[in-house]
Amino acid sequence: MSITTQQIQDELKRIQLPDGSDIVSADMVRAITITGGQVSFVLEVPAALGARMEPVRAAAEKLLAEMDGVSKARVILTAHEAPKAPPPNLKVGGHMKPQDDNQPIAGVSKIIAIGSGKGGVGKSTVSSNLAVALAAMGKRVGLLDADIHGPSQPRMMGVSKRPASPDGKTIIPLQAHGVTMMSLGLMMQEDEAVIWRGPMLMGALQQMLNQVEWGELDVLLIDLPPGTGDVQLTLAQKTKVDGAIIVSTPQDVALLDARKAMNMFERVKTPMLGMIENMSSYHCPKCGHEAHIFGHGGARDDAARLGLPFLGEIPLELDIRVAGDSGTPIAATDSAVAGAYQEIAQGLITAGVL
Ligand SMILES: Nc1ncnc2c1ncn2[C@@H]1O[C@H](COP(=O)(O)OP(=O)(O)OP(=O)(O)O)[C@@H](O)[C@H]1O
Repeated sequence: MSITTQQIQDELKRIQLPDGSDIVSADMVRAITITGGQVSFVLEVPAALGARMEPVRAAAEKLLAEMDGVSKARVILTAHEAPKAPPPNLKVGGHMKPQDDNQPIAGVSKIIAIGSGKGGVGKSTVSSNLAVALAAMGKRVGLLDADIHGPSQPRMMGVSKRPASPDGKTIIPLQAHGVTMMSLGLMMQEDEAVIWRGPMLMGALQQMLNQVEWGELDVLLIDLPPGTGDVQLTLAQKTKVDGAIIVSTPQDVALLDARKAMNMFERVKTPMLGMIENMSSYHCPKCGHEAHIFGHGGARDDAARLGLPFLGEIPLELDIRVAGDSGTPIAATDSAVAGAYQEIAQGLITAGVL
């Protein structure tokens, strides 16, 4: 009668280890092979034990060789390094992973996208200041800079540290002015040009949404790139966006583009929360005269025409630009101009949006 694997295992249980266990229960016996009366197996031990296990190997080989029905026994000792933790995978720009549509982000109560039809109208400035103003009012606020082609939130929020990824999978966002923030700008070298094609870009956005440990947030504000491109569509398709805010200057051309952006949000069924008019008026610091460099009231009129809430207006002020450039949004200071952002933040809370 030929010998069985079970019999060999039972016999090997007699080989004790210093900690009182045996080589079978310690899961060191691999690849038992029986060919006629010839028996072999691999004794796999932790690297730290290494050569010190040679007497154990020899004892196992002798034990097997003495079994009835065994003509020859061979035990091979191998020592394996425990696999090291994978290096942090902070590389961004992979392709999109398949995902069910309209996934909420765990722990995040509301997601609000801030967009504009036209570039340079102050959407990022509004996003950072609104985030800071809401945080100062006790809300737990996240800010995601999804302006992939020109991420400006690191500069505006005054952060430059590369986010950590202790497990190589999740990304720990940074904290600035009471806001939890993340930007693609933090994942790239400064001055690095981003010339990603659509799918890579969308993969990066998906990573920002799903791999970042946002924690418990009352609201995540997403600073979108200008226009109505892939990022906006992907965002609407892949995440449950609760609403969109459009920033525009009062100028006709900016408003035309803002309307296009609104149409796009409508098409992807993202509710419009309202419009903000930026660079609405200019007070001459010398004589106090109020000028309307880009016109005035255009966004308010547009909002009324479209039946949308008008969320507020922000003046054109040198201090706003200087504060943004210095990494401390003006809403984080006691400047009188901060009040314009606080009013908008309060309006969102009063309206029950947040
Ligand atoms: N109300 C304001 N008063 C003065 N300067 C402002 C105001 N709003 C924005 N700015 C300045 O205008 C410039 C463009 O603003 P911002 O980067 O916020 O615009 P954006 O719409 O996000 O631009 P982009 O299209 O590049 O994403 C910045 O230098 C900013 O500091």
